[in-house]
Amino acid sequence: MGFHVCSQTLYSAPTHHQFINSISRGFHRIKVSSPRAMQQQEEVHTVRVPHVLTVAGSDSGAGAGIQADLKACSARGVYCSTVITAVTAQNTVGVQGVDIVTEDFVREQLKSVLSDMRLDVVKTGMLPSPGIIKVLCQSLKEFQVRALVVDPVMVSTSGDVLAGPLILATLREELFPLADIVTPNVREASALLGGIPVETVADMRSAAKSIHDIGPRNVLVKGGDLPASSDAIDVLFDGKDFYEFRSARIKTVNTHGTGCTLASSIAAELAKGSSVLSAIKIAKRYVESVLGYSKDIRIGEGQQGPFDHSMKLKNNTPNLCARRPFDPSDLLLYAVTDSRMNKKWGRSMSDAVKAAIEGGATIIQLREKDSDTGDFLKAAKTCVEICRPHGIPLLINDRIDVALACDADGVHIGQSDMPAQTARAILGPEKIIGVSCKTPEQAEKAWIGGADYIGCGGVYPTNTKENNVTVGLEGLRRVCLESKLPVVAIGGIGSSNVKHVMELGVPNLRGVAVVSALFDRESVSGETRNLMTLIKDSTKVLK
Ligand SMILES: Nc1ncnc2c1ncn2[C@@H]1O[C@H](COP(=O)(O)OP(=O)(O)OP(=O)(O)O)[C@@H](O)[C@H]1O
Ligand SMILES: Cc1ncc(CO)c(N)n1
Ligand SMILES: [Mg+2]
Repeated sequence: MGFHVCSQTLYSAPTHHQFINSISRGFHRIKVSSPRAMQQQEEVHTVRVPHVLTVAGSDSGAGAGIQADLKACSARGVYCSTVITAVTAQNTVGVQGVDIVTEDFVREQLKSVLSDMRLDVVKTGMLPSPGIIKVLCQSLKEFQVRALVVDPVMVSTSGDVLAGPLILATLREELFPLADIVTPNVREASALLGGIPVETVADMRSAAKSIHDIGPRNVLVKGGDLPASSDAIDVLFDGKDFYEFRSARIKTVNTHGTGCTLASSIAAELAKGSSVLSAIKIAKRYVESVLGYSKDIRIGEGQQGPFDHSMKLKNNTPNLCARRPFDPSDLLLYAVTDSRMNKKWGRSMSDAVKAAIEGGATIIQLREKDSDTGDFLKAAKTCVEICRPHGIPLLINDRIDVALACDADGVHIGQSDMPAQTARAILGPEKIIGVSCKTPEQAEKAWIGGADYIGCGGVYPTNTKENNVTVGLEGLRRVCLESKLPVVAIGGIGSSNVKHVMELGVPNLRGVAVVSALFDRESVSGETRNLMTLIKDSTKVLK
């Protein structure tokens, strides 16, 4: 058996002695050497994930086609495999060239995927020739799938032909009867029906009905390109009833790929097990959200830009005060502002933060126990704006939702909050996560869960936390000695005892976190400055 390198997310959490040689957080080399470990190995279970296969064309600008399908499925939590039918040279200006993949090679790709992978739903996009459609239909008959979503791509929004009228007959006669849903836009609906005008919601209804007669189980006529319509309206006919899906029309030029994204998002929801109706509802809501998020981004010089499927790009816009990665030395003087203390001294949260920064705090945590979420979020946003230009990380106590909403640098969580691993899954790999731990076992668990640092305490008794067990210097030392993460000491620390803590001189102890000794005082900046001097003196003693 030997060595296995694995991602911890696929395996049940191994015990700490199995972690030899930690390469970096998140990846561990596990040696299968003991019966216990062998048993653990057998307990490993595989998880089957929902899977969509897209059969479509590549868009070099990556706004539509295969690239949109991959991004949408990934954003919607579904695996996506790909069979490429054509390669387009395309950007935000238009389509400069199309190279059609041979029928044989489309067949080969289909066979590779379908003979190996168990997939749930097939979604089709650009099918540039009747031969390719025939090859696809043969494969679909040979390998059963749960659902088929057909987006009858013909003309790009720039007006360029992606699949000409030659395909119409084969599409209608061979592919449509196999489809669970087809999703033409208004122009495609018109082309499928011999050019009848489709310009109003009433036209969309009758087009949906006529296309349904061709054989698919459901027809969704999309109204993104409907003229003179303030809302974005799509019409579904399921053979019996009509449904209207309506959302606000987002004012943006970034709509390149909405059709592909809608169809692959419908496929993704069907793969997860949704009904057609709820799949459309969720997919449309997703398209609306990503368009809203992306409405002001600019990629390319053309008339119709792509959007951001993962709603992350704007977070990385370069600015003068970009976030920097966490450094354990940030823990040196960790200021925790407490809402009750601020109230007692008549300070706003942002004034407390400003004063702590002025005094030299190296990291700040907001602890809010009383205000409404909306008020807390507003104050936290202001604090993020104050901290970032100084390069001081800002963490939120307990409230992962608030940390995300204000784009704080991270969170600090306790033993009764959600596990670090869950917080990490929500927050992603970049955000800082600290966990309060009283024992080496808790510290180990925090490390396995993907935390960045440990807060250990209470070192001394404190009024800030009721019923908090004091671990003392001895408890702190034990945690520091065994922790694989940097540790910040917390609980009753101030100018009278900070030296005793820092001069413990144990590995991993990187600083002190302070509440009352900074904020339950007249001058926050003065107290912070004094404490920093004492910390620096005691670290000098150690050197
Ligand atoms: N500006 C917008 N705001 C909100 N929703 C929109 C907007 N434009 C399109 N949609 C929605 O996006 C989905 C795709 O619609 P559309 O009619 O644009 O498809 P398409 O023309 O095939 O797309 P593509 O531009 O990729 O070719 C539909 O659900 C539509 O209602
Ligand atoms: C490859 C490809 N497929 C679909 C569309 C429709 O948006 C496009 N523009 N390009
Ligand atoms: Mg469109």
